Amino acid sequence: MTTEHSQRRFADLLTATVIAAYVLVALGTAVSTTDSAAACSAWPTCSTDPIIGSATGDTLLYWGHRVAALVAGCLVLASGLAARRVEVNRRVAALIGCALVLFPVQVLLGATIAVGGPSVAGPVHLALAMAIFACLLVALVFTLDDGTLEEETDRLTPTPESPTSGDDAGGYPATAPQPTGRSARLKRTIGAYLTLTKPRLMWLLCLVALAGMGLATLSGAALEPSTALATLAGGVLAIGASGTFNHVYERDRDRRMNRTSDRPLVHDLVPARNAVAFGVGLTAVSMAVLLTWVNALAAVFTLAAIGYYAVLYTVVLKPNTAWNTVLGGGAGALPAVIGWVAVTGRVGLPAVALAAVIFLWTPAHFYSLAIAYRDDYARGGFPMYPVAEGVAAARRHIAFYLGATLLAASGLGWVAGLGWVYGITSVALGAVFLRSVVRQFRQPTDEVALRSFYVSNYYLGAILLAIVLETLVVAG
Ligand code: HEM
Ligand SMILES: CC(C)=CCC/C(C)=C/CC/C(C)=C/COP(=O)(O)OP(=O)(O)O
Repeated sequence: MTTEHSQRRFADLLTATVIAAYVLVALGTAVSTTDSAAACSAWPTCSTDPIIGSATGDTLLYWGHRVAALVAGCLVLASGLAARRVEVNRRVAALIGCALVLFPVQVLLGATIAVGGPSVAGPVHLALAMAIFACLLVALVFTLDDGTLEEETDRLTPTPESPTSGDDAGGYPATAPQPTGRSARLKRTIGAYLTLTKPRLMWLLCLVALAGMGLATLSGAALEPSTALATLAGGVLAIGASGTFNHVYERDRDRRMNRTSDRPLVHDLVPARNAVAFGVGLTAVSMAVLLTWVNALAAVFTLAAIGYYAVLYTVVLKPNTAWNTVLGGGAGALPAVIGWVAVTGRVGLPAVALAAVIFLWTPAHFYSLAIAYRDDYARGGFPMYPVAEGVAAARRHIAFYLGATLLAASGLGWVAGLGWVYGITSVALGAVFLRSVVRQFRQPTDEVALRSFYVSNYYLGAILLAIVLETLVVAG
């Protein structure tokens, strides 16, 4: 067997081990947030037989956790043995070694919890599970990195000065052909205003707010349909306003980028002054809706979100630092808090946990797109991470932020007390997301990076839908 072939098989084994470790974390959280712990108070067998006994969802869940622990344990052991056979580097060996040492400790802790040990054992058990997952994920990233045949020195220099005209920027005409006839012109103008509101972002951001509202109902608060509608309407208007301000501020840089050179302000389809007035109008109506039908705190957070995206991200962070995406992630996370505040009138821990998931997900979402469009971003003069630090570094960060997102998603399930639907969805889609990121290391092409970008959206969309289903449809 060639070294390359055995390295690949080792990476496959490690990928399976990472997925198994994540399944274990997610099932463990589900076990501790449902009544399933009460269904089993012995170790290593259960007081209830999962097949013959009265097998409820809870006993199956409990048994699922134990079986997953057995499978993950075997895989960690197999990875440890394989690491000795294949010549892995010292960092990988050390990380797998850590997981191997922690695993038996984790099993003992689990047994202590099962037979009714001290209450502190639960959180320690969860923290250790996350540490094992983190060790294995980082080991996988280093392994995949070693196998990726690519230069580390692929940084680009953002060049805002050149080229400046539409044609030079990549073949787009400087002005689009004028439609003839009044209704065609009206249609084009309406379309242009709609584009300013960035409608493609809205479905996911609305789902974030809806999930925030759903989590609030789990805490016992009642959600009136009129509150939900007004919050979503105010949110959509606010997103439209902040997107419009972003279009106005970035119109010169947008002209230089292929992806954005067809935007309305680049082609003077809407004068900048009118766009600013449109943005101010949308902000005012959004505030009016939220103040009238929701509450003042929701309006304050929404105004803060507009300022975050339109000023802090667009003006301060995006053109100046490679940390723009990480720090900018807070703008997209705020709708989680807004949704919760709309229902309860105050901030709550589950909303902050959901916001943390969005915050950590954002780099894993955007860096893939930024890898595919790195030349474009460099032309626009934006120091996005793959431009400033190179594709290889960006890919590593995608994997780390993905790992952090998966852990935060489990933490959210734990903090909010979510159950089956959420647990299964986050594990299944988490595995799909992880696989798409692993593929980026194996096939470092722009197409694969773009696919990973779309998978990131499906992942988040699916777990948010699961929260909505579990909190508003099933529980409601
Ligand atoms: C710093 C934070 C973020 C950056 C830099 C970013 C960047 C981008 C970019 C450049 C696009 C392509 C837009 C286009 O071509 O029209 C995009 C698409 C998208 N983003 Fe993000 N994003 C961020 C955060 C978020 C958040 C928080 C959400 C929702 C929770 C989100 C959801 C979406 C969706 C749904 C799309 C549309 C994908 C499609 O075309 O189907 N993004 N993002
Ligand atoms: C409630 C409320 C107002 C929430 C605000 C949430 C919001 C609009 C988040 C923005 C997400 C984002 C930065 C998208 C595009 O990035 P980009 O501007 O860098 O993309 P571009 O290159 O396409 O301009």
